[in-house]
Amino acid sequence: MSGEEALLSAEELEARLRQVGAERYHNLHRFHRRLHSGGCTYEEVQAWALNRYYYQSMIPIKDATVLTRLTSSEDRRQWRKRIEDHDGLREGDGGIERWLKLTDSLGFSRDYVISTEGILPATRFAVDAYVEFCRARSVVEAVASSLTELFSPNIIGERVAGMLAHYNFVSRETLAYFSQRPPQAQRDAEFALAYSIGHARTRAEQDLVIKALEFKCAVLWSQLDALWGAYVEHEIPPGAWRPGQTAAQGAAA
Ligand SMILES: O=C(O)c1cc(C(=O)O)c2c(n1)C(=O)C(=O)c1cc(C(=O)O)[nH]c1-2
Repeated sequence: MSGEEALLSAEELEARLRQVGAERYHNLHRFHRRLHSGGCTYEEVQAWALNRYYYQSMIPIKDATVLTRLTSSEDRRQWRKRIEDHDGLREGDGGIERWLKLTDSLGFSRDYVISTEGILPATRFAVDAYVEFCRARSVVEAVASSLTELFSPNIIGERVAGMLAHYNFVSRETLAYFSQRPPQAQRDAEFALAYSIGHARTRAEQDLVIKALEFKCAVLWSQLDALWGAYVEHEIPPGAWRPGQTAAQGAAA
């Protein structure tokens, strides 16, 4: 290999990005295979929902950060829909509220979930790294790091079908978060893909876009590694939620 590599065509860049997803997206992680095939215990599903609340809660903060960095009204108009999806347009609405309905149904008190005091250290580090990446890197890298959403409609379909078939403690109602996501994710991913392809104008920028997606796959993967170690292999880090912990339980528990 010598010299500078050639600029990729739009089609080639898109193919490279899809290849990253095919090789690294978190649908391939053993924790997800276990979750979707009915292999998780009730406590493992509780731990997954508790930890993922932190990801959900930080997504609008990440998106607000990106919003401040987009320079055109049209781009901001598109991007702000992401914040509205998660926060809702009024109280009692939105993705975060729907996620809390899931953690309610799994016996957690809302105060405990929202405090995030029981999440795994690696969940916090991974999610915070994602927010920081979107603050500190170039805007096109920040936008490209959301491109895992190209692959999320498939995993969500698999997850909802698998969980409904295998666990009697979840229902369409408690998994309602996921019923809204696929069309939102598709809309967001189409915008992010067009933006990333359009704004990566040199081969070096195209490589940074690909790296941004690899980074984001690692953000998602490392959260599942941490869940596996703590709750499947029972190496729970000090301070993290322990199954049956009374202080974490809500009225329904
Ligand atoms: O259920 C999933 O597997 C999954 C994956 C992803 C993703 O690929 O990043 C997101 C979501 N869900 C999701 O619900 C969500 O709101 C979301 C926002 C983002 C993002 O990077 O801005 N990814 C995802």
